[in-house]
Amino acid sequence: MSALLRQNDRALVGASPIFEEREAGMNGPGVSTKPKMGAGITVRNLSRHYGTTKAVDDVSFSVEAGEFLTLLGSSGSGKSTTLMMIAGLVEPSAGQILIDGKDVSQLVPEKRNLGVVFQSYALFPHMNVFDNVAFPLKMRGISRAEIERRVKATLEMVELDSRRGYRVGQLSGGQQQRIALARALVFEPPVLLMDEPMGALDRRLREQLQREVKEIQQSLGITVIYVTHDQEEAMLMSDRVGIMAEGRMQQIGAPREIYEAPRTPFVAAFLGESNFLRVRQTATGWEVCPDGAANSAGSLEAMVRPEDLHLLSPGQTAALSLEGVVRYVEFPGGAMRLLTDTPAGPVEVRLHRHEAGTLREGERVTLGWSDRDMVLFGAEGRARQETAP
Ligand SMILES: Nc1ncnc2c1ncn2[C@@H]1O[C@H](COP(=O)(O)OP(=O)(O)OP(=O)(O)O)[C@@H](O)[C@H]1O
Repeated sequence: MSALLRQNDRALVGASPIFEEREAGMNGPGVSTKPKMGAGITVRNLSRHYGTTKAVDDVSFSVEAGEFLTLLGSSGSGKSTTLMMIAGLVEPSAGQILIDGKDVSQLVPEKRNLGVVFQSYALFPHMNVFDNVAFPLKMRGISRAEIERRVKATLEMVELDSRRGYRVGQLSGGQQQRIALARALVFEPPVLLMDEPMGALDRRLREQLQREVKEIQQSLGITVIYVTHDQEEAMLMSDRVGIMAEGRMQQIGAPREIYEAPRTPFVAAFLGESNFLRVRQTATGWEVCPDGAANSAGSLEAMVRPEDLHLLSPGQTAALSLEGVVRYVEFPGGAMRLLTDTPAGPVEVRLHRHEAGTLREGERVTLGWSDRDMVLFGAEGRARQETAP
């Protein structure tokens, strides 16, 4: 994979025709190379098979101009292969890729107008930090003063201006990633493809860069397709998140939408924490079925998030409730975590410290929740329409 990238990286980093178009007729310092807007991308029935492995299997989605879309999934789910096909670095077995409505499936990478930061993306080892980042600008004949200004600003953003004279080999893996990010951002392409660009960064810097990247993306109006297996990163940064598993797009939507209204038990379990129970509608409301009565007549699979459960005090009611015994209480900072044993099986609960009070192992509790906070799945394992908010 990296050999392929190395072979193409000059083209991707430096020889994008966007710059020629934008710079045409312009000269000297102070020239703006900001794109007016990002480009829209449509992926239609995209597949890539390796022998019997369906790395990507009939995936379709659209990204609007200026939108930040993240492909989220566990290792091997097909995220990188999807991104590589969009970049033109992997040939699809089937399907189409359109940029601003134009089919680019047959175009070489450098004709696609895309900026790229990939996991295994090669910096130019013979160049120092400054020259790596300056490279795309030099290729476009931008003035020295303007190159100096922009490279400095971009290096400051990734906190590496002090390393401008270092060679790539003198940098840590994390620093190299940040230089790769700087090199992709410095030429402000209308579309940026990023594959785990923050994988090697420590938490503090990662959070800072997440914000910076998001700010830059918004201020430039560029389109970003981002790949990560980090849920929090995906939820924080993205306008929409596409959940991938086994080469297929499971669900795509705004972070809150996929969290609050997962279409399948898989998506519900993959994102955040979840309790699965069976429930049945009664004449007066809902009841929770005991564990083991899994397929009792008229019951449905339901999911409720641990933070949507509350402790009911005596006499207090809720649309749904369940008695339990506390198996353990943990405090990792933030919310208190409880595991309770109930007739419907173990149920996880997140409570504010004040609500948890002095609860201890072995205590009896009554858990309650609103039917609004419950996602119901039909027999075919898909969310039932009437439960959607
Ligand atoms: N060049 C290849 N040859 C054979 N199989 C491949 C190739 N590239 C990817 N695959 C397979 O396709 C599947 C999807 O891989 P892909 O790299 O797209 O997943 P991913 O979601 O990006 O995972 P990761 O987060 O680990 O990079 C995996 O099973 C992988 O082994």
